[in-house]
Amino acid sequence: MQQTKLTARNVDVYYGAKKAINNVSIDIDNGVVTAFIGPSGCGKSTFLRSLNRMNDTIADARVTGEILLDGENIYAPDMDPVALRARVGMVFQKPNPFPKSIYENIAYGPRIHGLAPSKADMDGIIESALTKAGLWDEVKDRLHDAGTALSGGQQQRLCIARAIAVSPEVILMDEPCSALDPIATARIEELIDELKDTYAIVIVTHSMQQAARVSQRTAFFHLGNLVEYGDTSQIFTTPREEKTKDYITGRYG
Ligand SMILES: Nc1ncnc2c1ncn2[C@@H]1O[C@H](COP(=O)(O)OP(=O)(O)OP(=O)(O)O)[C@@H](O)[C@H]1O
Repeated sequence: MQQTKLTARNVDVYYGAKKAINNVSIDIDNGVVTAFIGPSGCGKSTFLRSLNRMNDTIADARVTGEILLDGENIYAPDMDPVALRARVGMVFQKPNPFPKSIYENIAYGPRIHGLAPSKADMDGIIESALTKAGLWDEVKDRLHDAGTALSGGQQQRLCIARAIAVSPEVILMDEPCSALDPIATARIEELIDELKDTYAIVIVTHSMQQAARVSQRTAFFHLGNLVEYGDTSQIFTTPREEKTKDYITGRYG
């Protein structure tokens, strides 16, 4: 497997005339969890959304520069954003299952992407996605119950299963635990650790403790700039930049 999965080169993101991301270049690797940290409003979510063209859905957002997935420009005119978002899946802050059954929540993606020619194929995809998301044993006897009837932590694992069901290469997570209690959070963190061997994972988090627990690489953002990027242990023990040091020692946040 190639080491670098996603490459951003000189990426700027604007909302109208306001520049929210300034000249960011970064390589995101396979087989690791990459954490984006930084104070509120520094542009973590904006940059994350540029990695699967989710900013396309925001009317006045504009991305310039280059973002490559396995060397292929995701902003090229012939790139289909729906197909791209299957390859680069996303899990949001608040669990957002569709108002449908557990089964249908997961079946939707494989169906629109034509991944399951038969009912048996679909059943196989559903079981495999729920197993990888650590939810199968809890829901296998109630696949036709509403997804929204699950607990918050189970709903978030359902959303992870939904992303997994279309065989992504990258999973982007935007503060996936911020609506969850500590036990559900620990479960998702364990899951992230298991999934990193199969998918490149990028997680935005407000919690430096969480970044230290789950990630191997950390990118620190401040006022739209990528200030420092390196191994998580280095960023938290021997940051090179004064701004990083101030943030991790709690001088601002
Ligand atoms: N849809 C939008 N329209 C206009 N401005 C936006 C929009 N979304 C974000 N911004 C602005 O872009 C900047 C970066 O916001 P973003 O949400 O990416 O930061 P963040 O680091 O993820 O913050 P937080 O940690 O609070 O979620 C902020 O100044 C924010 O107000």
